[in-house]
Amino acid sequence: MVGLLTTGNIPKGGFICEYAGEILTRNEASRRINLNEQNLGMNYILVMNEQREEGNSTNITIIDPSKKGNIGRYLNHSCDPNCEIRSVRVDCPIPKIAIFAKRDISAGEELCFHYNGGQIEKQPKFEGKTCLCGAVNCAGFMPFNNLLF
Ligand SMILES: C[S@@+](CC[C@H](N)C(=O)[O-])C[C@H]1O[C@@H](n2cnc3c(N)ncnc32)[C@H](O)[C@@H]1O
Repeated sequence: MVGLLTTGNIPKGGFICEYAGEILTRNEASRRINLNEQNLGMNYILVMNEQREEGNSTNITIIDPSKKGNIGRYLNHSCDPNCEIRSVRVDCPIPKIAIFAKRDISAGEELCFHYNGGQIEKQPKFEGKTCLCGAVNCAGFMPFNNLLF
């Protein structure tokens, strides 16, 4: 399995890279994920779910870097991550998804973030997908965002 390691030290809060890719509708994301599951492929689709300040509504951004993307696609999931994702808006209501260091990171460490932003939802369908992060607090399974299933 491919992952991304840093060759230099990165300070806490440091910008690492964008999680760049195609922006998908929910229907298209579901279609691609289901197809991917059938082909036993890796899933690169990321869902950013932001709670709006006013009301109960949420803002959902779905990125697929599998065909058009950047190095951000190689960050693996960890249950004890050293990076985190945040939405960044620059003159556009559609956010960019940016990856930042959650703590000081030393050269040689693998960069990883929590694929569901720390909110693990255990669903029987995906309990079989084992998490290999190796963290002491590893949940044992990969998290996923149930919006697309
Ligand atoms: C965004 S890609 C990360 C890069 C990927 N490892 C690769 O080789 O291209 C996400 C996929 O990597 C694998 N993956 C990432 N983190 C993992 C983990 N902690 N345990 C098991 N598989 C993981 C899963 O197959 C997941 O669908």
